[in-house]
Amino acid sequence: MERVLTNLRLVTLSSETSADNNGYQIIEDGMVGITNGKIMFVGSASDSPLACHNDLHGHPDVIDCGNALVTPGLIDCHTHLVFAGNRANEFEQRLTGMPYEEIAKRGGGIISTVQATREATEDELYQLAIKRLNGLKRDGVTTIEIKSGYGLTLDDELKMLRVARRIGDMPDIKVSTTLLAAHAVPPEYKNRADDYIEYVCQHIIPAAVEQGLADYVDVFCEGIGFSTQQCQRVFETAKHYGLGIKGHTEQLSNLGGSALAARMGATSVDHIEYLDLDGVAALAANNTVATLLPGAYYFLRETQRPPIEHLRKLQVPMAISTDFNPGTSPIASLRTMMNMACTFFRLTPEECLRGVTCNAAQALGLEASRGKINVGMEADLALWDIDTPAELSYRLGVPDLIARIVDGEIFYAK
Ligand SMILES: N=CN[C@@H](CCC(=O)O)C(=O)O
Ligand SMILES: [Zn+2]
Repeated sequence: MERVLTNLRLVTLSSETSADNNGYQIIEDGMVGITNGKIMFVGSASDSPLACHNDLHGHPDVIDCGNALVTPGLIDCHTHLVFAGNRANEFEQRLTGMPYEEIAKRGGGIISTVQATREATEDELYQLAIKRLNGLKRDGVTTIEIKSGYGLTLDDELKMLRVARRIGDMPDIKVSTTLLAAHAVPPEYKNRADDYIEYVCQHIIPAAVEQGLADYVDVFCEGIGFSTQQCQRVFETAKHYGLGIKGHTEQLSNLGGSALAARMGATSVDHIEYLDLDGVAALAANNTVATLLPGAYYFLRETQRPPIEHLRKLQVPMAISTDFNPGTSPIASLRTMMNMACTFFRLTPEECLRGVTCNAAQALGLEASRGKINVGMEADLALWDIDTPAELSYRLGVPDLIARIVDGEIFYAK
């Protein structure tokens, strides 16, 4: 083994959720062996073949982690990290009583960020995104998903995705990219949403595929976004090109977008405050992850909560994400989202931890390689100076992270 981490308290998340929601099953005096960026051994030191042969002390890459608590590296499975400008002015407008939908109808909202993003260069977008990313890294994030959706032309959508791919070239973060050209009707297509959807399907999706820029295709299925029929057309095209699908669905109203997406094979549906029981059943039947975005719920002062009890009852996996974006969730902290998921949605801290690790990995189709600490998986870990895993959801603003490990390489918290 190239690298051995010792003196760990391991939270592998290998077991399924326990009935009493206290199923962390911490391995004390744990050890992780890593070769070629993959986990080759995980368990207690006394079970390690290396420990019994007493080789550890002479091994050059043995790192004593000082009894740190270790979780899988956190995964932020829904972000709009790449954009220019900000919408502090709309924040002020909303505080005087103007609703989010009304601002969007008047040409603000997503479209105002589209204008700023179109004007920005790739380098500018990259620098802006890196600053936001640093906030996420401080919370132990090792994988993020990044969406386009503020370009809404072929060139500008691809520009955003190139920036996302470039971020993924950094050694300490992994990026999954999602084409969200069906985020809003751009001004050039005002009152011609169907024509815009054809442009997305005939030009933008094929170009993104040809240039290898997108892993997923997403839509905003909503009154101020696109209809279920329009979303279905986008999903069919994405699937035709071999891309995964996911949706912004049931955020502000119940159009049935989640059930549609699930039946068409979406790995996740996201927001889902207005999801009904048929929708929950569709997620369960198709093993689709329900991604909760408590930051947007909080920032828009929503009162409709996602149907958590029904999701639990039908064992729908729940993920939690920042949804980092300038309009509804300008909060670059996944641990804050865990805290909000507990306080607003009554998730348990264990559900939250699974929501930002194994279930978030599933939302990105990465459950075989990330989100748990298992032999054969990628060695992406977070080392914490905390006593219990529940503290990750409980405490805000204290720099508890010691280091992140990405593909076996260690990056100490700054
Ligand atoms: N709901 C649609 N899209 C984003 C918000 C985008 C914006 O307002 O800029 C979201 O996930 O909340
Ligand atoms: Zn979003």
